[in-house]
Amino acid sequence: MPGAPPLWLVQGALARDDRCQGQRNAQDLGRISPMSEERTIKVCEIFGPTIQGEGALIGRPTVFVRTGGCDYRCSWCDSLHAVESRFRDDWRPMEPHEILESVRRLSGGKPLTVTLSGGNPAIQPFADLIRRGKADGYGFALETQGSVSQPWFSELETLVLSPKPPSSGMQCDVDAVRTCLRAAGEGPRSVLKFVVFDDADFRFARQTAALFPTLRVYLQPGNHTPPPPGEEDAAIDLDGINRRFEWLVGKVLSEGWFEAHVLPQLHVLIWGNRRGV
Ligand SMILES: C[S@@+](CC[C@H](N)C(=O)[O-])C[C@H]1O[C@@H](n2cnc3c(N)ncnc32)[C@H](O)[C@@H]1O
Ligand SMILES: Nc1nc2[nH]cc(C(=O)O)c2c(=O)[nH]1
Ligand code: SF4
Ligand SMILES: [Mg+2]
Repeated sequence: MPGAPPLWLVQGALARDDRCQGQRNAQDLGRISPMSEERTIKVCEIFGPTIQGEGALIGRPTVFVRTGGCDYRCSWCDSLHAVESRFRDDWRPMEPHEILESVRRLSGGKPLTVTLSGGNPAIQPFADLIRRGKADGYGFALETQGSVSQPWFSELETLVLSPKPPSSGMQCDVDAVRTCLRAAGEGPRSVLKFVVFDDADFRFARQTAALFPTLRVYLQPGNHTPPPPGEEDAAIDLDGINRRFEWLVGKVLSEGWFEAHVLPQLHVLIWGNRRGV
């Protein structure tokens, strides 16, 4: 278990209603949710230090800033407490300096990579936080589905684009993913990370990755049973995860996709679906 207890942020109510009822394109989002014009960031939770459990930075110590609100509704989302509007009263608008203060406290004042996740953290105004954090020696990695781009992507250390496969019930907009990469430019290291539950997801990952041949690809087996918020200690379906993991490794090898990296969600193997790890 990471040393410091998670810092739960459950005070405050939203200044305005930003309920997202389903998938939207970036343009809609800009019109409906003017969050990018505001200074405060909607924070669901800040926790750590823990290890990054997924993808390119797996195993690396990090502090998470999880924002509230998402333009998607993936059928298997493991972070619904940061997505569904019924939890929005638990999301607290925070100033960049307040967030940095929490991050500093959790990391013992020692700079590390801060992971921005959500929800979709790309709908938040992160430019100021990133600028201030970098001045203090912190780096920033962003986890996003690639539906919304921001100019501040170019200030990241790592941009993790996780286009959603068919099993999610969402429709991936490849042009939006391209726009994210253009916004990032030469700044961060950009990578692709796909959740794979079945053959259709695998095909989607392979075809989408082929459109971005310069990006490293990370594949992770889907975790089927996100428990309802409040029941995070529920047992995970470890057998199911292991079965899909083994199947996915077999698939990658038999299809000769030798550039791919296949990884489990390490934090799920250690701590299950608990929040704040
Ligand atoms: C909770 S999401 C938040 C960031 C962003 N909205 C996104 O989806 O990339 C963080 C990562 O968890 C992955 N994820 C969510 N639910 C999952 C599940 N049930 N099994 C495996 N990975 C999952 C997402 O695909 C994404 O890569
Ligand atoms: N340890 C840990 N690693 C993670 N990698 C991506 C996560 C996320 O929910 O975005 C996550 C998370 O919630 N915990
Ligand atoms: S895009 Fe990410 S946070 Fe949003 S619903 Fe899908 S997995 Fe959850
Ligand atoms: Mg997670």
